[in-house]
Amino acid sequence: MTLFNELGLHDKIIKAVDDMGFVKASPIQEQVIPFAMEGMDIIGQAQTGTGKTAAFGIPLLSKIEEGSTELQSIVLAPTRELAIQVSEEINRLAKYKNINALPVYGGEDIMKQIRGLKKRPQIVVATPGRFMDHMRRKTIKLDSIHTVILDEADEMLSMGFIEDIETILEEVPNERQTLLFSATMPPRIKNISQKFMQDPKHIAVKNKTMTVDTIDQKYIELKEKDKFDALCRLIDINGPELSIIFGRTKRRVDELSEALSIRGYEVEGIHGDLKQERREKVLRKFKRGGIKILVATDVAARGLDISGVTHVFNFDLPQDPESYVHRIGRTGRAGKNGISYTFVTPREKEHLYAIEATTKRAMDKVPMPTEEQAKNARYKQAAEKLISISEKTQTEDIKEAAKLILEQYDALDIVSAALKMMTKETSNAPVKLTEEAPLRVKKKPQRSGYSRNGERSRNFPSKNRNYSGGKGERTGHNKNKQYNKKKATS
Ligand SMILES: Nc1ncnc2c1ncn2[C@@H]1O[C@H](COP(=O)(O)OP(=O)(O)OP(=O)(O)O)[C@@H](O)[C@H]1O
Ligand SMILES: [Mg+2]
Repeated sequence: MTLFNELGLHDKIIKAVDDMGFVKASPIQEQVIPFAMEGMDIIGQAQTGTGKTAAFGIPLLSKIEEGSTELQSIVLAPTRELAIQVSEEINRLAKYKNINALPVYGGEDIMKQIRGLKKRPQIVVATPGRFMDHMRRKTIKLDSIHTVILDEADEMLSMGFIEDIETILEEVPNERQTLLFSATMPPRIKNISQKFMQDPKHIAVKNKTMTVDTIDQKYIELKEKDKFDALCRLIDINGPELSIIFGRTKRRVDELSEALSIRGYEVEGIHGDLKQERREKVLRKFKRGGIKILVATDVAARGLDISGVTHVFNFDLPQDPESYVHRIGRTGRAGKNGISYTFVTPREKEHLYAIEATTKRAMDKVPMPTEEQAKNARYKQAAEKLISISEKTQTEDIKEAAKLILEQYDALDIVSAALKMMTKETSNAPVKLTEEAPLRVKKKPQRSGYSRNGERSRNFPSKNRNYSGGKGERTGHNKNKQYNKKKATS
């Protein structure tokens, strides 16, 4: 356990970190920061939501010359939203330093970006395609770059940015430090690192599982046609603060968000075909709680750090186990608890096994929720709302009006009516969801030494077994809590 003031950081950074509410360095931070400050190339791997951004952001800021007018570093990220988020986090860390990070991404007016670049930021956080654009236009100067960071490198590769990244890495000065980060590291990352990094130090935070323990991972086996009802019921029963639902395709995301709004949920969809402005607007709305449910494709949610996401629903299984890790990693971040539900159709069971084999964690099978349970949950929420209103002092005139009603009508009838009014309207309005074909099995997943018949024969730790006290006591044993944010004081 390391405190930030034990890492030899500049006072201004320690102060900024403190303002952000960080007390202790997370494991990836305490391992990466000292080596990165020595100037070494690093491949950093740690579970989702464990602070990889600050793990590269802090040493980066320690190296940037304050007040300089030269571009000294580029951070490459796979999506536009991530570029914005990472540059915001770097700017927060740079609060007391005269250093600026500028996000530069596709879909935003290039002239606006050129104006931003003229203000001479020392750090640019970019998507590869747009960075290439600026390189060609010579609106970005590369000669003073001494640090390159690749965030979510594996996603950039699978999105087909490999050539862009290679070109960028060939053009920036050779005398540089290169840092590469992700929660998952498929073997193809090796090629990039061998070609473009110098004797990189591989820092992987060792964990038994690839997913954090703070996420309660469940799955439901159901038919394709039952998925939508199951989803609505789960939302009603769980009452998530904020939740993200993942669909496999853009069409799926559109149809699902439309269907959910028909059923009375406040929801928006996000995927790569939407205009950039719209994507940013939807995310901002979701972040401030203006909508509670976000329906997304994998790409749209990579690396996103939104506090308050309590539930992730995998409406469709992801294409590969790595995507599963990143998807559910939108919850259970920075030591907080989260729940994920994954829908599996009978023909897709092999994919579930492949996911479990990768994460080294068995998901808990739960039954399909019933309409009865959903209804009761809706009534319970309505009753809670009603009671909380009744606990606030009511004015005399409203009490008088109530008295009059109770003199004439039966109290049970009146409370029932009030409850009915407060209960979320459900509708059976028809919704359109085009059936998704089940995922095809690419290769046989390894299942050696592990059987699904009975929990005990599994080799992977099921979440419940990690804690002797059972589910209810999990919070107290949560080892990730060690770097929890301190409570806001104001
Ligand atoms: N030392 C710390 N103490 C408390 N909170 C922290 C600490 N470091 C980072 N955080 C917070 O934890 C959250 C997750 O961090 P971050 O987004 O960097 O995770 P990540 O490891 O990059 O996850 P992903 O793999 O999903 O991209 C952020 O809100 C961040 O501000
Ligand atoms: Mg990240």
